[in-house]
Amino acid sequence: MTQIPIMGDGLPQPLLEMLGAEFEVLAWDDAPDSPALARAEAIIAYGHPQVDGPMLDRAPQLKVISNHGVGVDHIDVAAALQRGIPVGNTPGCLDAATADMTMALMLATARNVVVGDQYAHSPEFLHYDPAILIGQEVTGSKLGIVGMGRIGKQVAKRAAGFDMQIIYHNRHRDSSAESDYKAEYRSLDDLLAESDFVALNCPLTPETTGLISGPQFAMMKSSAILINMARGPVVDPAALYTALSTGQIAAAGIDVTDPEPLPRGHELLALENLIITPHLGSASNRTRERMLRMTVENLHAGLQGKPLPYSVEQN
Ligand SMILES: O=CC(=O)O
Repeated sequence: MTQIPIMGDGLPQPLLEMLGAEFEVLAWDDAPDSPALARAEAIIAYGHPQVDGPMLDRAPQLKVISNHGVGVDHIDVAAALQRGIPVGNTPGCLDAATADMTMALMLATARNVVVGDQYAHSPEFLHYDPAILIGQEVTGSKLGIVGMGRIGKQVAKRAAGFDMQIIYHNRHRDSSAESDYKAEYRSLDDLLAESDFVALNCPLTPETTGLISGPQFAMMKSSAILINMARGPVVDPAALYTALSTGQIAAAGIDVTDPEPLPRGHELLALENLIITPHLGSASNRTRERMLRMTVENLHAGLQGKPLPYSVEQN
């Protein structure tokens, strides 16, 4: 059987099993003279590899790019479409998992889960002390959601269960969020000034790059907690360090960093009021299964020249 050459690095075993013997999986190689690029009929973008126009020019056989994940900021989508190469992603299936993780970071930062865990593991924990590690109550607090898309709405749904007052900022007002979760629209500045918790759930675009920087931290309450489940570059890392180390805000929980991962010795790694998780937003068993299935469905459709079932153009 002639195998179809596709590029994909670090593909997990379940995905390789779904692909089966039909495909020859070539190691990711974007070198100018890459034999893989010259032969590849498809790219599976797994783990956010960079895909740009010059790279696509060296891949004349390419019929489809299938991205494992919803965010496509690492792919030059316009360059792909210009060259007639459709780009697929996995929207929708990871909204609940990412919203769960937003709540997890919110609760963990507010209630000292990580510091508390370290203390409880240490020999210093000798008896129950009601005076220590008193956190902020999530229930009933005001949550500002930046980006009221599919994930933002799932966060609002969960926050409503915690009796949180929800305000949001988005490119457009969203009547369903307003009616379903009593979310009130705010300008970004007003949202930052009012919120006890700010949850970033927006995509990374030129407009959201550096959205939260020095002036924005200055508007926030000193008791505020920032949660970033979006992308690292939405928050300026130097400004985040200043805000956390000078008490401009109380704490932050971030699932994404800029750069990612942070290099050893990076100043942010030394902060006790910062919880960092390694890009786990969609990392739940059921969500991963759905993401793999959608990735493979897009791959098959693209190779057959059919419209992609989950195309970035419809997102
Ligand atoms: O970051 C993960 C995704 O974009 O799906």
